[in-house]
This record gives sequence, structure tokens and C-alpha cells, in this order.
Amino acid sequence: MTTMKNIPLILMGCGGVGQQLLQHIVSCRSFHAKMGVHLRVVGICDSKSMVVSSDVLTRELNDNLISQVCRVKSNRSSLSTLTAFGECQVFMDSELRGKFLDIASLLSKATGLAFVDCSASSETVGVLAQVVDLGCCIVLANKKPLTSTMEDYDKLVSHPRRIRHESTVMPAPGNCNFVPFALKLVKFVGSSVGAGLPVIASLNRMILSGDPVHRIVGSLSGTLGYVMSEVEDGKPLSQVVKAAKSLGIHRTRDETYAEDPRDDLSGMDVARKALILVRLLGRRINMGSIKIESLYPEEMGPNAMSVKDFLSTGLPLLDKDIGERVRKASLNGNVLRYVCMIEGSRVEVGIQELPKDSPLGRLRGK
Ligand SMILES: NC(=O)C1=CN([C@@H]2O[C@H](COP(=O)(O)OP(=O)(O)OC[C@H]3O[C@@H](n4cnc5c(N)ncnc54)[C@H](OP(=O)(O)O)[C@@H]3O)[C@@H](O)[C@H]2O)C=CC1
Ligand SMILES: N[C@@H](CC=O)C(=O)O
Repeated sequence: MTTMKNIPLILMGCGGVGQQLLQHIVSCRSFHAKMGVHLRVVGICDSKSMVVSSDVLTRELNDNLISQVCRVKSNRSSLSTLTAFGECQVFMDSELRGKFLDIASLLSKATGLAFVDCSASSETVGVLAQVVDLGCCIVLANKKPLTSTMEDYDKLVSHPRRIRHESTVMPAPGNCNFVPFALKLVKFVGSSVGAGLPVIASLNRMILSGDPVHRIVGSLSGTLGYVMSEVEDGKPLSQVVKAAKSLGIHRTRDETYAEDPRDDLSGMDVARKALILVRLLGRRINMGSIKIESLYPEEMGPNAMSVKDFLSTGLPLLDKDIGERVRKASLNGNVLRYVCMIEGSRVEVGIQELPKDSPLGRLRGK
């Protein structure tokens, strides 16, 4: 009989990706059991509160409670309503950091503990660095901690065996790339599953072999992949972005809970992916060194325009220009793709006109 390996974890961030991950964990219980693994969710937090099992050493949040968390968060309610659903405690705002560190100190040596960052926040980096120091593992869907200062980066990667962030860098071939991320969590505990595009794993193997990596070229954004192939079919950019929104392709929300496509359309999300890859190659550069092409002008940015105004009045103003670029490219037998190019010290992300039958030109959809 195989012994079950229990892996305790704390989920930071319970929006679109966090909820999918929780649902995935619950729906894969028997699959995980066959692999001898049990993911023991001991805490879940959002930006303001955390629900924790009544005794993190011996108890976990049960699957009913996890499903309740997903319902509560998809209704955008507070986690504090959850005390009625089982043996758990709720901690608020100012108590959170101390609580994370208490649990990390308690579990990291006793059973191990994984912190899974599914937030879209740059504020998690401090806690992540501290818990890595305490011996915990970190698993990141959130790219911001790895793309902050070199000092923060160095702290997070100081124990390479304690960090996993594969699917944050390449979109998966399926509908959305949180599923391979979830599977990665299983892989992280030592089981063997194959999903997603193992770009970081492949890159690490090349680096470890001593082979030089001269160039990385890719279309790294699922959202921009979808946008570019839809405008190629003659659809206006504004309609394509709205369709992407209703299909749930880009969902990261701003502080008013409006789903804001600008993190993707600005090229920032791709630039973060590029920075993660280039830092993996050992280059000590910051975001400021990356040339980034935005699909909208600065005066339509989040500091100047609400999401609502951007979608209703800003975006339609961009339809003509992008439509003309698409037509011009098509007259040359080309298509537009949003491309990341890393070569030597040059890192650029932006629109490129490429032959329709080139590897990136042939890509369609997300
Ligand atoms: N969308 C996708 O397919 C993919 C997204 N990603 C990345 O995953 C992350 C999450 O994306 P998504 O779920 O769409 O984003 P959402 O905006 O839907 O959710 C973000 C969640 O993080 C919580 N949060 C915010 N600040 C903090 C904090 N300081 N500590 C803990 N939690 C916090 C929010 O809390 P509250 O509910 O209180 O607002 C919310 O629950 C992003 O970084 C994104 O780039 C990665 C792969 C795929
Ligand atoms: N915004 C990303 C998903 C998260 O990493 C994309 O569109 O590929």
C-alpha cells in the first residue's frame, strides 16, 4: 500500500485563477490519491482576510468549505461570512502577515508548506520572501513578485527547489492557462503529470547542460494571441476585446472589481513574462530595460480613464489604426502578432508583421 503524502498549502488570492485552482484540487481528489498525494488546503486569503483551518497541524479546510469559499468569492462577498460553514477561523487585514508567518514557522519544518500566489498583487513579495526563508515552497501564478526589483528576485530564487512558476510564462494550448498551473502544483510534489508548455523546465535543462541560449522568440500572451487573430479576420479591435472579456480570456480585475483588459493590452503582462525568462538566463535586468509597445496610448491608461470609459469610448478610437495595420500587412502576405523577442541584452515586446506561414504567423487564437 502506498503512503499518502500530505502537502499543506495556503492560497493567496481567490479571484478567477484561485477559484479555478481550488475547484480543480477538489475535483482531482481521486486522481491525486492514485498518485499518493493529498493537497491539504489549510488557508485561503483574499486582499483583506484569510480563512484558516481551526488547527493547521491536524486539520484542513474541507471540500464543502472550499466550495463555499468559491461561491462567496464569485459573489464578491467577504470571507468573514464563512465561519458559519465549518471549523475555521477568519483573520482580517492587519493580522494577516503575522498569521502567515506563524503558520509558516509551525508547518515548514513539521510537514512542509506551500504558499500559492494567485493574486494579481505586487504586495505579496515581502511575505513570499519571508516564508521561503522559513523553509516553505512558493508556487506562483502571479508574475509580479518575480518581476519586481533584483533584490526581491534574488530572495525568491535563493532556494531554487522552493519555487515553481512555470505556467505564468507561456499560455497553454487549452482554454486557459490556470489548469496547467494547477497540475504544476501536483508535479511540484513529485508526481508525474504532463500538461501546459514546460518552457521554464526546458530552458532550465538547456542552461544546466551548458548550451548557450542565443535567442527566445514567442507569442506569449493568450489574450493578445486571440486579439491578433480575430482582428486579422477583419473584426474591430473594440469588439474583439469585449468578446475576449465575455469569453473570460482576460479577467484580472482592478480595485473596483471591473475586469480591466489593459494589463494585457499595454503589453505589461507579456513584458513580465519576458523579464522572468531573461532573468532565468542570468541577465540582471529590470522592467525599465524592456521596450514595450502598448496597444493604446498613455492618455487611455488606468490613471487617466476608468475601465468603463476605456471600453466604451477609448477602444473604439483605436479600431481604425489597427484595422489599417492589419490590411497593410495582409497586402504583403503578412499578419500581425504580438511578439516577445529576447536576444543578447535586447528585450522587446510588441506588434510584428510576420509572414502568414511563419511559425508565429500560423498561430491562431489564445
Ligand atoms: N487569468 C488567467 O488565465 C491567468 C492569470 N494569471 C495570473 O494569476 C493572477 C490572478 O489572476 P486572476 O485570478 O485573473 O485575478 P483576479 O483579479 O480575479 O483575482 C485576484 C485575487 O487576488 C486577491 N488579492 C489582491 N491583493 C492581494 C494580496 N495582497 N494578498 C492576497 N490576495 C490578494 C484579490 O482579493 P479580493 O477578492 O479581495 O479583491 C483576488 O481574490 C494574476 O497575477 C494573473 O496575471 C496566471 C495565469 C493565467
Ligand atoms: N494574461 C495572460 C494570462 C496570465 O498569465 C495571457 O493572456 O496569456
